[in-house]
Amino acid sequence: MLTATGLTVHYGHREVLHQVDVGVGSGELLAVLGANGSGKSTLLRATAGLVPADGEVTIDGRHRGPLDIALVFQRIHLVGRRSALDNVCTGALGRLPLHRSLTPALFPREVREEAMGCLERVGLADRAHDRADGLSGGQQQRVAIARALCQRAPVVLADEPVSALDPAAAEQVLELLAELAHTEGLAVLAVLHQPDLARRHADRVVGLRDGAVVLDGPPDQPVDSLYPHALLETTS
Ligand SMILES: Nc1ncnc2c1ncn2[C@@H]1O[C@H](COP(=O)(O)OP(=O)(O)OP(=O)(O)O)[C@@H](O)[C@H]1O
Repeated sequence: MLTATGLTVHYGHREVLHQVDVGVGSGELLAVLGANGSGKSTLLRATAGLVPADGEVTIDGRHRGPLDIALVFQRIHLVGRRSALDNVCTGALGRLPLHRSLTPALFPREVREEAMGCLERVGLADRAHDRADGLSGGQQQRVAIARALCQRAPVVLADEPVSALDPAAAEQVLELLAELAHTEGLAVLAVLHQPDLARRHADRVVGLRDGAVVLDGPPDQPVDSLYPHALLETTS
């Protein structure tokens, strides 16, 4: 279980996240929704320790450790000229001894086997030896998710993981994240711009407005109030 309590972030003198409390259970996919600038990415980055924040983040009651959180981004950071399998192996770098991590071309056999298992879980074992840049955007995002699995982190944070994908690939990636949460017992938090996807795949939805949580509940609750343009459309 991931628990963030009282998260507060300042950029300069501006407070952009105000005392946010968010919990994600093991086996749960939580979608974070909100308009542009509402603080979604800041919440994700503060939870991951990528920006300084007041408050506390614990995982199963312990302070967050450096390998506890795996990250998946909208811009998929794979090494294009390396194989899908090599990219997944890099998820294990954090737990390899230093001399092994300096020569990532020579990943130990057990890591390669584990990485292959991760590719199987995302349905891409047959593309393991293809160059990453020869895969479609949706397939590359699934490789990035396999890499997160290979990190063995109990928590996955995904920042707009499907914003660069076509609707079918987006659906597939969200389905995969939900399935991994449910079958692997991962706590998955995904920042999304598509309330429909959240409704179909998330177990729970948190809504942010102006850096504060204004909604937390089941995925089928109305979320129009999070989006100023939706208000304009309904009142015009
Ligand atoms: N590095 C930064 N320096 C200063 N201000 C920032 C920085 N990053 C974000 N902000 C500000 O913090 C607020 C929240 O931004 P954030 O990116 O978290 O929102 P978001 O909900 O993820 O937006 P979007 O949907 O557009 O990605 C915004 O007002 C933004 O301008």
